[in-house]
Amino acid sequence: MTATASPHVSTARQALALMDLTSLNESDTDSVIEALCQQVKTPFGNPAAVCVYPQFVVTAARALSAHQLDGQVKIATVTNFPHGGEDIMGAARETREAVASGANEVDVVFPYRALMKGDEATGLELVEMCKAACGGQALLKVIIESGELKEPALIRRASELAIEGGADFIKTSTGKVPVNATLEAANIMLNVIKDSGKDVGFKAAGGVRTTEEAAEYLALATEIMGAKWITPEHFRFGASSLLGNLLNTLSGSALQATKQSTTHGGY
Ligand SMILES: O=C[C@H](O)COP(=O)(O)O
Repeated sequence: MTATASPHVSTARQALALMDLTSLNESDTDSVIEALCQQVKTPFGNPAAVCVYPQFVVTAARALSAHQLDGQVKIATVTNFPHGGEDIMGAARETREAVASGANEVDVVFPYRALMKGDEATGLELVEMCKAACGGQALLKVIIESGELKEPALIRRASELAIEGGADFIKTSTGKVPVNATLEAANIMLNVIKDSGKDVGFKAAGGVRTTEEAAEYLALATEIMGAKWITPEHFRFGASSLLGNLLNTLSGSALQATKQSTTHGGY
């Protein structure tokens, strides 16, 4: 008899490699971020990135280097976060400083309230300025805060403006508002990416906690963009508490495989 792996096992392994393991709490300290970076080394591979506040980029770089993971696990940080204000130069300055301190990826919050008031120009310029501030050294991920925009037309327009401004990824949410990643928003955003014809990625962030939820986003992205598109260069999960659930799925299956191999004489 052959052990049949649950379909969730391959999803968990895939989702792990696509994750931005996140800690964005006011209570974060150097030790919290060091502990976060310690978690990235798992028996099943490592997440794509850690995502921390700008003041902890250096801490993360040191900790990842101590685990010989520098380069393999990217350092993402956030700017204009989580408020999504309209200070274009402030956001650009924060982005430039984050890149100078070693961030490989910057997740900037789109000024979504301005867009809700009918102002498209501020968002477009803010993204353009932040893209310039990345100076070709860091990826720019634009958080549109889909749960606040609510209306499909606004979610679509924010995604279009972010891509027009030079976003490398569009990301659903900060994780700091009542409604974060949803499949409905993901569907709109992935279709905007597809329609743009540009090489832009998608990040589902906020509230993704289980292998089952991750599977739903992966199935949607596969349907819209095709399975080959889903790599860490194009797809991420921004999550603070998904890792434990993925590891439970993976270690449960590893344990079962060991038991089966013992029962069946190692075959
Ligand atoms: O960008 C990532 C989010 O802030 C994480 O949200 P979460 O804590 O709900 O997983």
